[in-house]
Amino acid sequence: MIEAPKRVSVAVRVRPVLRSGGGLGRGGGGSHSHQQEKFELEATSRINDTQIKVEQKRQEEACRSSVFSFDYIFDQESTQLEVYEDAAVELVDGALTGINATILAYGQTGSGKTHTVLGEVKHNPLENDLLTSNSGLFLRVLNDLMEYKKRREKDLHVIVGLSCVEIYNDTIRDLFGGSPNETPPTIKASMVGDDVYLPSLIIKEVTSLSAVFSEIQLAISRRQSRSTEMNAASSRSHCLFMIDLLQAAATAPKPSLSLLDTQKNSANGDDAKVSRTRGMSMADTKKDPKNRARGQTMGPSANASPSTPPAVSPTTAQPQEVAFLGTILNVPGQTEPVWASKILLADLAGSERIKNSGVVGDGFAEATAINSSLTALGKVVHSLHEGSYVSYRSSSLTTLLKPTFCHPSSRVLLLAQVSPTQLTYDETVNTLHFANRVKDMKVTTTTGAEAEKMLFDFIEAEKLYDSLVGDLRIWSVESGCKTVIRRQIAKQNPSILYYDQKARRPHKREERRAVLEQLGYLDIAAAEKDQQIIQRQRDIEREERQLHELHANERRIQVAAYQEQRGELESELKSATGDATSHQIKQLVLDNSAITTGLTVDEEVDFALLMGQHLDGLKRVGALEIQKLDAELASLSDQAKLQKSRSQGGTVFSDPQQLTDHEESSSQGAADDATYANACWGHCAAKRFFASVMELREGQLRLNIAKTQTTALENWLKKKEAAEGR
Ligand SMILES: Nc1ncnc2c1ncn2[C@@H]1O[C@H](COP(=O)(O)OP(=O)(O)OP(=O)(O)O)[C@@H](O)[C@H]1O
Repeated sequence: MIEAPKRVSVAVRVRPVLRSGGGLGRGGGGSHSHQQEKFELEATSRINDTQIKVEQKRQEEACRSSVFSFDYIFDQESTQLEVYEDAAVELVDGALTGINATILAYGQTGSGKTHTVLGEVKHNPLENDLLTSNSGLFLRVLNDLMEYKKRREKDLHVIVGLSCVEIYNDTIRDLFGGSPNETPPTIKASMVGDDVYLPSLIIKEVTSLSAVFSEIQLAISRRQSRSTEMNAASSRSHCLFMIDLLQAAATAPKPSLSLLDTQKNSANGDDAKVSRTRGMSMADTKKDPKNRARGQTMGPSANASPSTPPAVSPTTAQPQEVAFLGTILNVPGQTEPVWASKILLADLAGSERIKNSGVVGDGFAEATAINSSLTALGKVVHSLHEGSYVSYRSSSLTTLLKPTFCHPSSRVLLLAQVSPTQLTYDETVNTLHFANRVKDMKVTTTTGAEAEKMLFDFIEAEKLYDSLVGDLRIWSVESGCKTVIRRQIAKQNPSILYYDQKARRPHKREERRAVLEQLGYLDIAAAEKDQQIIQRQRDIEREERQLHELHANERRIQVAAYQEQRGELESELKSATGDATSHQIKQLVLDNSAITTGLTVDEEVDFALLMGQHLDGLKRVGALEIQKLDAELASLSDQAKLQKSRSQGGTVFSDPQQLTDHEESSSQGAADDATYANACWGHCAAKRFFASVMELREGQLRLNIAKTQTTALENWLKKKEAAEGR
């Protein structure tokens, strides 16, 4: 699966120490700060291709160090070509397939931003070439685009438009506009959704590098610069080089840069002749990798589908066809579309401590404007990093960079430029922290145009709400007035049927009735009432019929139930008569058994009496036994005491009485023994007594049963005698 390119990449470039006191081109002799650098220790060191270490080594301060990771690290040895090929070429390739590219050079003043973006912009007489080893990204991009244009001229129209603006003290100036000796003219930017238009911007067509070279040199020379303590030729404005790319099949008419003007017109609300659509966004291609892969495997073809322009990498010259992600312009009367995309190179003015740069007067105002616009940029980046609402309108710089951050199909390369020595340690760390935030920022439209649109919609909704509330108030006042007017008319003209609260009062009733009669409403009401009465009568008759039917049904059910009961009783009677004989036999058996039971009852009575006598006897025997046992226990106790005293070798008592006396006087043990023995005997006697009681109770129960049975027998005999007598 082919991965979508990274939306935001960050490269850090460390400027070399300027030992000779000045750099290339501008500024000649070098600034005070650059002079000092020669005697300073270095603060940065490249760890590998993606990591850089920043270290503070000052004698009086504790050593501090931090390591930062980015996509590319270019150290003091890195060449302009390396920077371009490693970090920028893929953005140029992307732009040919519609992915708008922005390269931002950011960093402290004097850190090498202009060197990286522009570098040397002068003719190389030795090689008869406009590019030198010190040429910056801008010329290299243009040069590659020209090569691409040349290579594809057979099957593709490639139009390159160039415009150049500076933002000086928050005003936008067209560096191609006006006469060379005058201050560049100011232009206004208008923001439409995520797009920003510069209506009167001059766009020059670049047919070859040499054709525009002198104009570029002129534009660069018009840029505001000033010598400061930090940089002998410090840029005092942000400079933006905008490259517009239009591509169309060679079979189609050559597209004109005026198509971009049409876009501006459409932004102004005029009738747009050229309609604009967008190719798939990067997010779309992510969702549909098949689509993207398919495009890449196809070779270059002039008959490519409207969203797949043939593209050739400007550096590798390898043909590849990819889905076009940028703006597609559909020109009326032309079947082939025009593919439009953009590359923006921004050489930002450097952040600086006004105290260090030693600027005063105009220089002071410039420095303040630069710092505040960079602060605005920082806020945008912070908001994008946090995913919160982004305010692009706070400065001209952020306004112009809005499409860069908002468009879903755009790529950003931040070139964080840093100076190498301890002198600028704090600024270097600040720049790297800013770059870190850029690295992690969320470039989405939701935080850009959509958020603004939401805000706009909210304000509109509030306005609508206010106007509706206003309308409602007016209506309520008006309707109140109308009510009063109607009342007055009704008073004046009683023939108008008008419902009035006052009409309900008694003295108005007759009046109202007369009106109703006059209008024939009463007759209608009477006829309606008659109708209702007839209907009501019909309803009542229907209900009566239903009730009657219901009663008849119930009666039928009751008769059927009665007949069923009767049949059951008759069959029962029949079976009872049939079984009469067997019933008499059974009765006789029962009588016999009752007699037998009666005889047993007599015996039971005798038995119960006998049992009572037996129990009395048992009680007597028990009492005698208790006496006997008491005597035995006393003698045994005496013998035991004697035995014990002998075995312990104590005083020998021949008489038990003597021993008893002795023990009563000397010890309590014998008394305890006696108590225990008594308790044991009591327990046994009680047990026996309760057993006797239980037997007695059993006898009593039997006696009661016998009595009951006797009574029953007597009753039965009486009945029998009565029956026999009858
Ligand atoms: N990689 C480099 N190799 C050689 N010289 C360099 C390099 N980078 C910067 N310089 C030199 O350092 C000096 C300062 O660089 P430059 O003007 O580009 O800084 P800047 O960041 O654009 O500053 P300002 O923000 O003040 O415009 C210049 O003389 C430049 O030629």
